[in-house]
Amino acid sequence: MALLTIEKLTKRFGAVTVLQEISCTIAPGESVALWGPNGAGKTTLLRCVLGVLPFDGRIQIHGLDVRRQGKQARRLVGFVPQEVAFYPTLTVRETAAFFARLRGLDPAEARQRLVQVALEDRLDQPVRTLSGGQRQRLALALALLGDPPLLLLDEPTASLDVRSRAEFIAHLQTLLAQGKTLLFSTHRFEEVEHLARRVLLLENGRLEADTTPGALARQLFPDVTHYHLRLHLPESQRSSALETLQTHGYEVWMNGHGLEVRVPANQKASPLLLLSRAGFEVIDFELHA
Ligand SMILES: Nc1ncnc2c1ncn2[C@@H]1O[C@H](COP(=O)(O)OP(=O)(O)OP(=O)(O)O)[C@@H](O)[C@H]1O
Repeated sequence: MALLTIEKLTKRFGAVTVLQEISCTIAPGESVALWGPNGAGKTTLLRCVLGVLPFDGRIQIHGLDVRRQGKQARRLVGFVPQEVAFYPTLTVRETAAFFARLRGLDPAEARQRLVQVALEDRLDQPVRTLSGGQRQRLALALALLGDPPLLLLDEPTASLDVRSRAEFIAHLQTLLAQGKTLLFSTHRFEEVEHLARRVLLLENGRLEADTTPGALARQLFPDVTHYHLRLHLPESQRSSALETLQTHGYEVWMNGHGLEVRVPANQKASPLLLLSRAGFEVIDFELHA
């Protein structure tokens, strides 16, 4: 059974139609990105699924109708907004216990969720002293209260720096591996690349495409003619591998773990083949645009 079913979802604010007849299903364990320009309707769609906005059409979470069985349906959903307003003087522990009580859950569960997002060494710190990344992890811990199978996230790393973003994405990857289902809006392709298996393209309130991260990349970066191929080789082989590649006309340089080679988009595997034919041991490789 689908975890989330959206049928002909239409949302109007007064005379303005913001979402038009959106239909899709999301299976348990899927990770789906909502992609689209500002004002496309991503946040509105998430708020309809949460049942906090009236709408036309039907939304079901695990068979529960969001409108008619809202309370039960919402127990299956955790929500991470772009930025959460916390009580600044409460500690991390008090905040989580407060939200657990609000949801009628055992406050003891709060600690478990804080451990899950690696905040166990911040328990007695007032929320106002947390970094942006720690605050967002606290928001994630609150969304995990009650252990809901579906997580909705609205541009979850929009306000974070590069490092906190990577940490947050890693936590979401762990949750995915544990079987959670994710539906998140984003403007960052790296989030799509690292987290999503599927992308819903929204434009002017319409579902323009139900596609893949790879297809989105080709649409976003049609002009990429070269990639960087990072090759991991035993240290003892790096210099001679570099020479071999240079001899064959490649632009190549050393990096921390091996070599980096500039390759044409239609010959990405050529340096790998060349090195392996020449007897080098390529341990691993990564490809970057
Ligand atoms: N409460 C509201 N009343 C009237 N119009 C609204 C309301 N909330 C959203 N809208 C309008 O609905 C449209 C979609 O907004 P929404 O926030 O869902 O877009 P979005 O795709 O999330 O955009 P962004 O990427 O900028 O967050 C916008 O034109 C917005 O102005």
